[in-house]
Amino acid sequence: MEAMAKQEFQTEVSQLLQLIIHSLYSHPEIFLRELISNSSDALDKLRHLTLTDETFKNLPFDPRIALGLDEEKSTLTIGDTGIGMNEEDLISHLGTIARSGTKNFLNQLSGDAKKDSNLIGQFGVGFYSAFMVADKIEVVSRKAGEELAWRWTSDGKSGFDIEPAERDVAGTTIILHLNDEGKQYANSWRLKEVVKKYSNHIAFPIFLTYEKSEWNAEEKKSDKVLTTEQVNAASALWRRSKSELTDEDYKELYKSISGDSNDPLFWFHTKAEGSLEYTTLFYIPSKAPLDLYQAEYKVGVKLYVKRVFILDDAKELLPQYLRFVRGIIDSEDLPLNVSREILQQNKVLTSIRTASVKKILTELKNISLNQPEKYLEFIQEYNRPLKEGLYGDYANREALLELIRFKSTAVEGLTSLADVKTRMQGEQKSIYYITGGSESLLRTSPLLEIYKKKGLEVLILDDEIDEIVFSGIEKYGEIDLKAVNKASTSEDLKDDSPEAKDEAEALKPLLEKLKATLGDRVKDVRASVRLADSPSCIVSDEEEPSLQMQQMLRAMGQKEIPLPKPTLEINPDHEIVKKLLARPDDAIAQDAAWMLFEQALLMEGVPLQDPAAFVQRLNRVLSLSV
Ligand SMILES: Nc1ncnc2c1ncn2[C@@H]1O[C@H](COP(=O)(O)OP(=O)(O)OP(=O)(O)O)[C@@H](O)[C@H]1O
Repeated sequence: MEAMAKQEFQTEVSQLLQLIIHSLYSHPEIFLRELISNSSDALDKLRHLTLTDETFKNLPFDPRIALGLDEEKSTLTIGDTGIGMNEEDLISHLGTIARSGTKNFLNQLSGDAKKDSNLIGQFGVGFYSAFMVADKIEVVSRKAGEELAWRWTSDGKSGFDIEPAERDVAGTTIILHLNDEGKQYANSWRLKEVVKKYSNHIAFPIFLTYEKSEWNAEEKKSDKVLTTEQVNAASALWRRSKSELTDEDYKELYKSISGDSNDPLFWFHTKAEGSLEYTTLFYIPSKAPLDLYQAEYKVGVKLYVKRVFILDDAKELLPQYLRFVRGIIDSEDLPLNVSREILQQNKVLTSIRTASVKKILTELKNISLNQPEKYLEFIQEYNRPLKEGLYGDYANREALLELIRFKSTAVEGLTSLADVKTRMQGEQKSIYYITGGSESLLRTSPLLEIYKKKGLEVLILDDEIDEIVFSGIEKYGEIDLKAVNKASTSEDLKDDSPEAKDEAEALKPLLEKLKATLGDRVKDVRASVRLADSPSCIVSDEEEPSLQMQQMLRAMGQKEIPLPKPTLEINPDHEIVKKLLARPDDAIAQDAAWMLFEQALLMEGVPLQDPAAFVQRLNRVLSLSV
């Protein structure tokens, strides 16, 4: 006998195995979906090679997945005629965790079995889930184009053994020695049920071989007859017409391609026939994928050419902001051997992509109009990626602006720009918004006072990307979009009457005094038209980032950039300002000047440069009034 080579699992593998066994025990049946999907991937890979690579062209290719059941021995085998694995592949694919996704999986595990079992498919810990139902697993595999086969054996505890083996054709056979938990799958009825549930639309036929009891009428007893049946539909379901498909069909396919066990929110199925022929089926998951905000997110759209799987990790299939979309693009016009490099500038794919984005955005718009409550569920998960689209997808800006929802001073919950437009006052020139800070900070900002007083709506943009995104968006249709913390926005509110002019003249000496006191900490000191109850506020110039944005840039390491100074605005009608106007330029007036500035900074959520000096001033002023 050949000596077996005993190898240890990478530490993470052992850790993962333990976690899987303990946290996913409530859904052990998913092991079968995972193994079948691995077989299907292996068949896709081999089919691709036989079509595109000269050395594999003449290889016989009989794609199938075979399940074999031995009830007596309590073993279940899952075999495929796919690409197979050689010794090195077995060690690296089944003995280590090479993929960063799996490490993420480990970090995300919560111990809540239901939640964790939803994670498993997203992070590709698939194979190991079989240890939930087996106390020993053998994998016999032969790689396409190679002569030798190998047997990998493990009890899922410490490590695995590898030894030479035999296999007639390329492919992989996985033999599960079922444990107590797994015994329920040593039953043909149960197996068929699980295959139908998860793997019905796998593009390859899945056969089940088992001993069927058949009634022997002559001898009046039941015989065991070895039977092989196809147990899945094996159709590329997306190629059928919509009228043939039920909601259940769509949901099943979604679950099998996404690894998500929840139903999708909606799906959009399109067949294009004309200069280009293709089918797309896109799904919106009901919950945002966990890696939505990770640079290394997993692509959710698979590319097929004439029903042949090509790849599922091409980030160019849809724009990045639609990375939460799951589904399939199946083209008749692309070459089968389309390479990744070609994909990037391929005209066919560019057209499909452009049309797909339009389709998705149009369908979302329809849902927003016809099923507003359902749309809200969508927005709760995906408002932010849509905003990213505003930044990157210039061509669809108008459509995206219609889809995004906003918090507002006028209504509870979220609102659309179309609704804001209907609420505009007769003389209102622009739609206003405020950015930079938490919702509560923004809602209490002195900058909103005049808008409140005049009954004008202001949108509360409290998402950290809002300022970057919306500073680039100047209009909604014909209407200007304006940030209330920009200096020029108050032009809209200006009072041009002669009385107002006189008042401004009278304020000039005070403004100059303040400017002299604050020196180079401010760019300018002006009379404000936007304040009602507060004595002062901070505004920024049109082209300059707001104070919060400057803080963010600094936090991101942009320390050298000279930061623009803020402009201080004071409220001419406020009691403190009026008193200051009448006051000689003494020490208290100086303290007051600083405190007008510092309180405006604090209201913006900007920390003070010299808190000690602030407290001394405060105490001097306090001692006069107590
Ligand atoms: N039947 C098979 N034929 C060929 N290779 C296989 C087979 N099963 C597993 N493998 C190899 O082992 C690797 C690990 O499989 P595993 O199920 O753990 O994760 P995965 O399939 O890569 O991830 P995911 O479940 O997210 O698709 C696969 O990527 C593949 O390379």
